[in-house]
Amino acid sequence: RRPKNFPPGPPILPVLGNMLNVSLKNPLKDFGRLRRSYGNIYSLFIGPRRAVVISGVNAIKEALVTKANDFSGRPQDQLINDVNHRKGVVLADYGPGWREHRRFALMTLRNFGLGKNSMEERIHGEIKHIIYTLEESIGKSLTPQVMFHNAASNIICQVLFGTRYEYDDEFMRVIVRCITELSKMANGPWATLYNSLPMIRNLPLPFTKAFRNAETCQKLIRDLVIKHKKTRIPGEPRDLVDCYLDEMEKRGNDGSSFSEEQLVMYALDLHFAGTDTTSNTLLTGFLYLMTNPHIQERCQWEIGQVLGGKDRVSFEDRHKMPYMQAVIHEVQRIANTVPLSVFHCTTKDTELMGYSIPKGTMVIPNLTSVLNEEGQWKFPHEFNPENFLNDQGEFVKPEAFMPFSAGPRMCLGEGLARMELFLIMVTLLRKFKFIWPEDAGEPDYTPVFGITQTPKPYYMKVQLRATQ
Ligand code: HEM
Repeated sequence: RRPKNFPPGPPILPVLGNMLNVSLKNPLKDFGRLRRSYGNIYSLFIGPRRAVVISGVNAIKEALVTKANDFSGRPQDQLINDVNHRKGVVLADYGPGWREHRRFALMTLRNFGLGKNSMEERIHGEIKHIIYTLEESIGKSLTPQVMFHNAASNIICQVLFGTRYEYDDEFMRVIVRCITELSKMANGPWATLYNSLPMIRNLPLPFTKAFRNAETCQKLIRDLVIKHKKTRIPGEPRDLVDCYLDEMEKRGNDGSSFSEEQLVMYALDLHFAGTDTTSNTLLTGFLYLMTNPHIQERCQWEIGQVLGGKDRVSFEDRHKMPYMQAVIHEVQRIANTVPLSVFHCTTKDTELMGYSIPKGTMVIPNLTSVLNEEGQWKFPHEFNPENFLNDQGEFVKPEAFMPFSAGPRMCLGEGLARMELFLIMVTLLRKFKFIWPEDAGEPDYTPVFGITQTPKPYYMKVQLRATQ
């Protein structure tokens, strides 16, 4: 039964709750339909578990920014928490362990951006490998999925471990396979059963594979940490793992949350959070640029005007490229790479938009509902850079641009992601023309739902541009 003054929602069935009201494979359509019936805050029962879905920029900001202290925790009783031993940062509950690790990641990312081998340098280094791959495919069709995934993974691997990997490298192959299977499992039907029925957790059911996969990844990272410990020079960190080991020494036994076991999950978390997100956004970008050649040509014209004979683009150049900026932001809006997030209410009954939310309620901000919200965008349902341009052709960012979420748990890799998207897209558009192959049929823009959404696999053709 719904508690007093709980948000409204569809009728609840015994045991199942509202599990028949939403497709577990892709709940986004059902979430949109329920919003039209019940408003910006409505409730659902996932089995016996209370959940509240929040839609629209105002309600989401109220929850994630104004009431951040109440709604920044993560549920701790899910399959994925048992798999990661409640360590890392992405799924850590709101508390000192999460805060210390978040701060440390932000600080380390900032320091690497400023150092001699700066982040920009690393990204340009990786772009060279993308260019080799594209040059080998000139005149042929290629599937860019692996290439972009690899590039994003390598950029974050350089920050974490000070190294990049070839795609067929055993280490990378195993990690990518385990993480892909884990994230599929984490929002699939077996996880829902594990989360709602504690009595089945010790049975030999398919979710046991999630534990095996996690153990495999953890072992690989543990070995890397051991290697780092053997070769590091204290006080002269090469990467985030070295910085973390320095920090552990500095802290000694101060009772802080820093430990080697934490480091293993933390590195896996940052790799996971920084790979699929960026690569799926890039994939969406090139899909839309190929199928909208007039937009691609206008980007290329602006890039030519601003860069002239300069040998390569720098992140600072973005301020002189309003159209390119608008296109990249529009790509992020339409890609909607992280469609939903999940929190839980950590304090006792909290008031939200006139409703009462009891402690322990799962809170699901529907980021999709903001990125295509009517009234917030000039063209909410189509790919159109005008969404980010004013009448003078200047770049503007509407309040509802929230692909990185909002509040204390918003994406901590936003700065890195924005730099990657800009440098990669500008460099590639300057050098190549991207063409939707004639025999590829009509493009299908419907994304595949997941923790991160991805476009359906597609082929691209590349040509060297005449000016190169
Ligand atoms: C276009 C690329 C990216 C997008 C769209 C994106 C989006 C997001 C979103 C929406 C969240 C919040 C999830 C929530 O509220 O539950 C998030 C969290 C996070 N992101 Fe990103 N992200 C991107 C790239 C990156 C990169 C490159 C990194 C690498 C450092 C990263 C690291 C993280 C981490 C660690 C969190 C968890 C923060 C916390 O819980 O305190 N992200 N991201």
